Amino acid sequence: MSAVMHDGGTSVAQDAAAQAAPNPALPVAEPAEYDAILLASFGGPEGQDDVIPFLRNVTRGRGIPDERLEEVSHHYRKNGGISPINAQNRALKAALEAELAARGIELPVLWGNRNWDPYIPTVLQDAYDAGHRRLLMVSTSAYSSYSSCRQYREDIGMALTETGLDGKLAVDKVRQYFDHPGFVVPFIEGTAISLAKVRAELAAAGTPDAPVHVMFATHSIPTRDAEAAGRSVEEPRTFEQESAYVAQHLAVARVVMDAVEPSAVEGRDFSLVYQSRSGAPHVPWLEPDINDALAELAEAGTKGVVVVPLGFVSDHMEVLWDLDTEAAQTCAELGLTFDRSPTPGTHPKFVAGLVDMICERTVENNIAQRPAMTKLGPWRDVCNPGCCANFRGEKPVIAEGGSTIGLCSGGRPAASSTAVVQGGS
Ligand SMILES: CC1=C(CCC(=O)O)c2cc3nc(cc4[nH]c(cc5[nH]c(cc1n2)c(C)c5CCC(=O)O)c(CCC(=O)O)c4C)C(CCC(=O)O)=C3C
Ligand SMILES: [Fe+2]
Repeated sequence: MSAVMHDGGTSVAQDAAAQAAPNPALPVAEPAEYDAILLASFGGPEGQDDVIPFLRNVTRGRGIPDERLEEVSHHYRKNGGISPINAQNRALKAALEAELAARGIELPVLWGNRNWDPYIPTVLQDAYDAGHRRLLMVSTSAYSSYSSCRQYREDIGMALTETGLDGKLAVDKVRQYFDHPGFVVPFIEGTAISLAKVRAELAAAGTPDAPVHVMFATHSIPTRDAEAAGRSVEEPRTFEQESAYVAQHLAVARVVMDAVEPSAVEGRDFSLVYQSRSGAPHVPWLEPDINDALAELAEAGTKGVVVVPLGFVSDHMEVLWDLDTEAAQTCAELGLTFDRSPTPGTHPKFVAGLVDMICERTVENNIAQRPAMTKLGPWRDVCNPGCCANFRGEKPVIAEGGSTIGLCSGGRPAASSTAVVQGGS
């Protein structure tokens, strides 16, 4: 075990059960010396006056119809114009600070958002003014796709250009962590609890053997974006395998089911569904929509549903509205017993897992082994040029091979640089 731990800090990477065969094809970056961590997130409104400006920020140049913005504004309006996401990120920042301190790692945590205050360009300028020269970004987004990976990297690239800090301030990014045990284990725990709850309710209603289905929900994205999210390594390549976004979700769903109910069959006992579609109706997005899928299940005789928000890191508006409000309502109408399991949020294992991934990249306290619970990962530290393409034109980007903006040290084959511990510790 090469990881150096200090009192109080727990490394999820030391959990032997979490080890799966790594994918040696994906490059890892050289460990570097960092001055600070940048917790990068989506951002959300903090009052009624913020709602429209926030929505304009989110959809700038993305062709989202006005009716959709109007509809989404109500989700926020009904909550006082407040998204829960900023409070959740403040809590995550505090939890990261505590875990870093517990491990004796002296890295400040800065927080910046793509779409709301504190805005990333301001945070980068402040970081530079405070004397920082190299930051490591951790985003609140686990999977590969334009919206969940590249857009974060572009927003840093644009901010470096806009502030004139390109070449003066380097920003690297930890890998997408969809299959890191720190992200997955909280879902396993939550799914098990929700399943027991739904079964208990059905039993109390006199139908203990009624069929229960686990629905893994994630954000729908345009199918074109899904296809551009990077290829899976599996052969033969079905559509799912062509799209890393879909393949990653399916693989994690399988891992969760293997842990809570190994006999579960995809399609019958669990499925991957999509929520929060926007965009023009004629543009194809990933399907089925969760509400349509619920209706089909009810039709086929399912009596209980566990909804697992597999695509999300915290219980923000997309979870509270699309799942806890809309999907819950759909279930009520269909007579389905419903429970929604939690997101990782500030689960101690999630926080420890993020710090482990920080340690994968730092010279000090370096963690050489990179746990991954699916054979798709551990995902790459530095993206391929053009991966998760922006179809609206190229922008400066960080953490990508071949880029000149804020370029980090590049990649080398994982096999030569990771002391991967398989099954042992
Ligand atoms: C993959 C993905 C994630 C997960 C990864 C991640 O977490 O980053 C995510 C998260 C989130 N999405 C959020 C909110 C919104 N997303 C929108 C629009 C869009 N999301 C997209 C994708 C994703 N979105 C896409 C392809 C669009 C179409 C426009 C475009 O191509 O950019 C819109 C505009 C209106 C609408 O179209 O719904 C809003 C308001 C919030 C904040 C919630 C809160 O406030 O608590 C969060 C965390
Ligand atoms: Fe979104």
